[in-house]
Amino acid sequence: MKKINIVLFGVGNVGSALINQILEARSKILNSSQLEINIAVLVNSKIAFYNNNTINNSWEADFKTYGYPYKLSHILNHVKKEKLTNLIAVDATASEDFVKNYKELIRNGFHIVAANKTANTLSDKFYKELRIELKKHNKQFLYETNVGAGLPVIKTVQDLHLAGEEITKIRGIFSGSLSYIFNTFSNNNKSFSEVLEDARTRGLTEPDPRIDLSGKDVGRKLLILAREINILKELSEVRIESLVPNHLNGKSSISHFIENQQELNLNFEERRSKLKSDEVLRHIGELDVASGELEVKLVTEKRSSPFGSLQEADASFEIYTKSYGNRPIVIQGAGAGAAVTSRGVLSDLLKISEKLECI
Ligand SMILES: NC(=O)c1ccc[n+]([C@@H]2O[C@H](COP(=O)([O-])OP(=O)(O)OC[C@H]3O[C@@H](n4cnc5c(N)ncnc54)[C@H](OP(=O)(O)O)[C@@H]3O)[C@@H](O)[C@H]2O)c1
Ligand SMILES: N[C@@H](CCO)C(=O)O
Repeated sequence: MKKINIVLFGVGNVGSALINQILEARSKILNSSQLEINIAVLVNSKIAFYNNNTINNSWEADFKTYGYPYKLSHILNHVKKEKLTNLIAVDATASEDFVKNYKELIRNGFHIVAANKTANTLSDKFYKELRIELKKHNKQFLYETNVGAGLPVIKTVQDLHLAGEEITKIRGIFSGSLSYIFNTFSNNNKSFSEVLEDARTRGLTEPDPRIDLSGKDVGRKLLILAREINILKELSEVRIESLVPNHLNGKSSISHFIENQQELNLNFEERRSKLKSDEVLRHIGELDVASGELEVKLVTEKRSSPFGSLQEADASFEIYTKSYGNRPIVIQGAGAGAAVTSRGVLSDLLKISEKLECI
């Protein structure tokens, strides 16, 4: 019998879906893998709830009622005091600041599973130092949901690279959020701001939708894949076409942006009006290994093309390699959404637990 103890940082769309999936799947996992999953602490940006009993369906009310302000040191002291082992920190935040805690978590015995893409997209220096720390403390860091949500993109790229396969190009619809937005927008007469609002309320966008629209989220995904195959780049080197006008950019608050998002309409409606009946707008990411170029842009595609015919929030990744020639490996499916993302996080948790000791 094995037991893992999770501290979940981030109880938003993805974090909540993860708790509910664990509640639903835990007896099956216990029977099939002899693995007990304990969620020891739930944390948002303000409060922590120390769960001393088995988590149950009243977790949301318990979190609100019994959670109280915390510092990371309180959580580290708590897990020590309770002698919890097989510790895994899940980062389901979108916080750039939070990832600065990773090294301290690792030094205090935590493996890490991250839906948050930030740790892999800060400086090359941070990226390397993090891996040195993981090696030194014999800890694992899995982040499959960083690219394509629950789709197995990172693992596929890692496996090909490890096996000596020469990857020549990765091209695709990297953003489930923008896929949903441009599928919907290209196919009806709704205003852009209505479509954006719909995507946001469905939990399909980043907490700050400008991270999607500015191309930064796709830029991050390209960088993550590039680094997996030893292309050493910084986010600032990715060529990105931003879809956010300057006056609504990251310097104003999210609520200011949302209140004024109808200001995006004119530009996008002009672009839609230029589409022929067999064309749609698509947001593309491209990584060309030979030139080392990483590029993010909005393009017009034929409806009948592989990218043009995508549905809903589907992402699609074409991985070109030497052995596969000009017929790429294609990985396609829902690329955003709390349920598919949290399932990917749960799968990473199970992978880490395979290598842990029985307690
Ligand atoms: N949604 C998707 O389809 C998808 C797919 C792949 C990856 N992801 C990634 O998953 C992550 C979470 O997305 P989401 O949609 O679940 O976001 P969300 O609904 O905004 O939830 C974020 C959670 O993180 C908490 N948080 C923020 N800063 C924190 C900090 N410093 N320490 C502890 N908790 C903190 C927030 O707390 P407060 O409520 O107190 O602010 C909130 O509970 C993001 O990094 C996103 O890129 C999402
Ligand atoms: N904004 C992200 C959600 C998952 O990270 C996407 O479009 O893929």
